[in-house]
Amino acid sequence: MNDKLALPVGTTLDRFIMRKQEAFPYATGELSQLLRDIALAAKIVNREINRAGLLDVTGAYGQQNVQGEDQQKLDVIANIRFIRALRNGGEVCTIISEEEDDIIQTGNIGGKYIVAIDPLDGSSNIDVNVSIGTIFSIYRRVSEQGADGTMEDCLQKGVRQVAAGYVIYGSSTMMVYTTGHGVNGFTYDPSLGEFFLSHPNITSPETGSTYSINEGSFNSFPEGVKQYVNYCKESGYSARYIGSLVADFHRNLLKGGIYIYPATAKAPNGKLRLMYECNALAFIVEQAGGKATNGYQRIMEMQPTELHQRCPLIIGSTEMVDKVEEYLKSEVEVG
Ligand SMILES: O=P(O)(O)OC[C@H]1O[C@](O)(COP(=O)(O)O)[C@@H](O)[C@@H]1O
Ligand SMILES: [Mg+2]
Ligand SMILES: [Mg+2]
Repeated sequence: MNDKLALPVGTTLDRFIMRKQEAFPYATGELSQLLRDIALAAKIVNREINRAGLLDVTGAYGQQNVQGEDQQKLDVIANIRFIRALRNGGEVCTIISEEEDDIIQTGNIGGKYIVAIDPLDGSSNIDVNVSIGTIFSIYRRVSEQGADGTMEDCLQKGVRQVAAGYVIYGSSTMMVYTTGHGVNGFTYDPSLGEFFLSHPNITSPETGSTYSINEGSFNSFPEGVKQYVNYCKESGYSARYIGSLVADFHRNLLKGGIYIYPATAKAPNGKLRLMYECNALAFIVEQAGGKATNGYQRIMEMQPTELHQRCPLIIGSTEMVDKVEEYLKSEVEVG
């Protein structure tokens, strides 16, 4: 990364975005504005989450989303808040959301960008005060401006992302994102209503000793994954599983580690969604020096065919992901 652009810890997100934009003479500011729109919605959602217990926004909403999952009230609130911010911001023509069956046309036909979003990640942890998050991917449309975005605009490979990130609502609230020039993290100071640079140029350790997987489905894991889990145990690794992808990913990104959501009997294609969970985190981890695969193929090279398609996810420190792939490959060779 160009050191001249290295900004001190404590720089506001707004200033950081502006300074980074200056580094790209052809940048026209729309992506910068879009990142600000996402940060604004994150502040509002953060406020709703922090006081959820005081307001009647805990518990189930009473409807199911396209995945057949019971929507939590905060899933719906976060979905509304992000869609509204993206629509009002004017830069986004079309949105893919976990909580919406079909693509959402914002009416911003001049908008250059497509956003795929998981408004609230870790829904099973919403009401029990455990860290949850928001995950987003940003693509430039391929169709001409001046009309609604198309399915072709929406079903682009992860390598076509122009930016991606997540917000983690935890002991502190952070926004972590990349535009393909490294990964930076910003901590929210609610007393000032600002995100401040706190984790410049995040790089993920080559390896680690933490593994994150829901062993409850161990018996139906692919043989290679079972072997890797046993290898972790024999190696004295620590098992850590929060059950919020963003939170497990964030810890492993900073400390080294691996998160695995494999194919299981219950979820033959895995559980996580390519368009608004896997691609975004794959872009981040690769920019931080880590790796993300479905066990056989780089996540970002997968060609999406459906908005809500699922895929197995193996993501984290490179050496650990390589080890899982080795086991899976040997399983295929033996098979
Ligand atoms: O309970 P399981 O099967 O381990 O699944 C937990 C995983 O599912 C998720 O909750 C799926 O995300 P959503 O909450 O956005 O649907 C991940 O955050 C988490 O890692
Ligand atoms: Mg999710
Ligand atoms: Mg979700």
